[in-house]
Amino acid sequence: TQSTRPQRILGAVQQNATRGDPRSVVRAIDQYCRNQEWAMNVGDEKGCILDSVVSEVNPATVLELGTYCGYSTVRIASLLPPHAKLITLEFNPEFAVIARQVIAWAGLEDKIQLVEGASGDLIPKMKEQFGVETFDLVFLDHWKDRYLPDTKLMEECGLLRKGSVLLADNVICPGTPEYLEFVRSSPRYESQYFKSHLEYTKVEDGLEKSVFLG
Ligand SMILES: O=C(NCCCCCn1ccnc1)c1cc(-c2ccc(F)cc2)cc(O)c1O
Ligand SMILES: [Mg+2]
Repeated sequence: TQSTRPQRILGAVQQNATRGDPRSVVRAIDQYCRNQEWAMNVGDEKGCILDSVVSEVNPATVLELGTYCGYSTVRIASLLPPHAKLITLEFNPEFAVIARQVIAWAGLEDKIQLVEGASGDLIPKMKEQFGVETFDLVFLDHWKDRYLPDTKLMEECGLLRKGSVLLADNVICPGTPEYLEFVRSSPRYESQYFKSHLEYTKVEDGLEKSVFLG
């Protein structure tokens, strides 16, 4: 029977990466998706920008919206300080099954909690169910029309504090126009655009970093 793209990505990790070595997992996925078949990982070029923001924020609590195969999950978690935690939400159960195995291969299960479900349902449960106060960093990489409603929901649920950083993928391609307009015009956010390219291509894309001002 036919394999799926996520299954083939997992295969590339298991064949080419070293167990317990997160950077080798990231490298194996990038090599596979650049040379064999494109996939919607944040990728190596935008990934370097992601790394610099994670290192600068040095977060104790991270929320990722949109796990896919776990590429950015592993990339972020590999840079976290010892007792830091990353919660990642994935709606698609087939993606979640693969991501759990990629995370395990990287040896990062202790830092990462993958939760399956819709962000709109799970965000209001963060405090009670997952013992979260606020998030130091949020990486938005799920349905592009959910970036704005979920940001407003995080504010309403008291999950953002003065200085919380939102980092949004794909603000140009596929694009998140309403979100971009909101964070760039709202007095409660200080936004900055990092110009880059759509993963593994020459098409323009970028990351928007927005600091919540409280
Ligand atoms: O759709 C994307 N991501 C969301 C996937 C589903 C999320 C499900 N989910 C998880 C939690 N809550 C809901 C995405 C798409 C592209 C792209 C770009 C160009 C193109 F021609 C085709 C595709 C590039 C990305 O970098 C992306 O992130
Ligand atoms: Mg993306």
